[in-house]
Amino acid sequence: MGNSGSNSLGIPRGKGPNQVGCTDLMVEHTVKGSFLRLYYPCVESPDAEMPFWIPSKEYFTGLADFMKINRSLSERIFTYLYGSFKIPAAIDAPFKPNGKYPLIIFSHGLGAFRTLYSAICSEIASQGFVVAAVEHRDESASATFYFQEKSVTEEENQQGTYKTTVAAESNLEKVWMYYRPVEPGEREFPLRNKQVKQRADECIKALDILTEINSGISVTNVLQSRFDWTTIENSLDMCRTAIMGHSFGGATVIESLCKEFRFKCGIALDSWMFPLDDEIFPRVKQPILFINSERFQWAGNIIRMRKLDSSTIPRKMITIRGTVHQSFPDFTFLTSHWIGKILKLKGELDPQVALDLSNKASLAFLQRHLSLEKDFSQWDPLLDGHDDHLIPGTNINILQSSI
Ligand SMILES: CCN(CC)CCN(C[C@]12C[C@](c3ccc(C(F)(F)F)cc3)(C1)C2)C(=O)Cn1c(SCc2ccc(F)cc2)nc(=O)c2c1C=CC2
Repeated sequence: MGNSGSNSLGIPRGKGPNQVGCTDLMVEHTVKGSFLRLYYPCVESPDAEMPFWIPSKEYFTGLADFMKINRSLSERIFTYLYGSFKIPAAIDAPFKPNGKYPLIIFSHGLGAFRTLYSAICSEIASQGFVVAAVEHRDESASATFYFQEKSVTEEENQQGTYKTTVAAESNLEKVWMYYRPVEPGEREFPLRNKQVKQRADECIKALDILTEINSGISVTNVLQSRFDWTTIENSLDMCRTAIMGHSFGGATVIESLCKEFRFKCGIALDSWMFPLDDEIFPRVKQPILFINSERFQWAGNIIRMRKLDSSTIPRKMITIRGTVHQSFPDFTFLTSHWIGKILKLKGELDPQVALDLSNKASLAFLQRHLSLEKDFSQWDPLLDGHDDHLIPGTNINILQSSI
């Protein structure tokens, strides 16, 4: 792929001591089921293949819808620009049993989907976590898919005679769900509020399914995958679970913390607070870390984050100088400098430096609030904004500016 000057483009590997594997899980084939990509510490597998960053072309189709650009033209452009990038993880590699790993549920942003934050997810996994990046079916993802039974009549037509299906899965057909824009004249809040509630339910459902797998209950993975899910039995520390998300996924973090006390803390990356009801803020009891970009925030959004300020519950906010909203998803690593700047996919700050700061602050916060015995506390100063590229709190002055 095209090089941006010295270093070629690509999603950086995790820096931690563990090699990272990844595998997809869909439990219950319907739209109400759970769909996630698991990033996990894996057995060293040097010759394992890495999955494509964009799993199917339908995701480019959905991205075009989201970006309001022509489907066929952009499918070709996206395929040319991004079609061959891989995720830095070994597909279906054997899980590395090593005591109990803490679990992170990750929620993607508006118009994104489960694979677009693999730099963050694989870094966290490489540091000794299991990370489940859910794919939401609330029509906020650019695209997602599920299955439904083929109608019997269709089957009869095809085979002439009615075939009793032995394996239920054999008569399933894949159905694609694309991004649903706000219709002209439609009020955005009711839609986004309904979606954030569904998103939280989907994160909790993923937690439930992983809890079942951890306790030895066997679940059927609708997707054909070689990964042996029984190998993670008793390897998740279900007392050390947290939730992370970007933008709309940040609002999903707040909603999920409010609904589910099993999430011990939350990390909201450039959170978009608009979809949340005002009345939930006093009901969130867990620690929260807000990591903001310099350019995405505005007074109204910061004011809503500040409603979560507390003298008793640990609440932290830092802003990374020279970053933009897209400094968190993987695109920031995959677009050359100038295109990235023009499309606002890159800020002034080197994407690797920006993500290192975000990940290290996240790890320090997780160590503190999941009481981990790691050395992540070395990055505690970042939580107070002690770094040349960090601002403690926010750069948005909410006193003078109008709300
Ligand atoms: C005109 C469209 N209009 C839709 C409502 C606004 C579109 N928009 C700004 C964009 C996403 C952008 C983007 C992507 C990808 C390329 C590419 F060329 F690299 F593919 C370029 C340009 C277009 C920057 C945002 O929505 C920002 N945003 C996001 S962006 C999450 C995302 C989505 C797709 C990705 F591929 C990567 C990341 N997640 C949120 O939760 C929220 C917001 C705003 C409020 C809440």
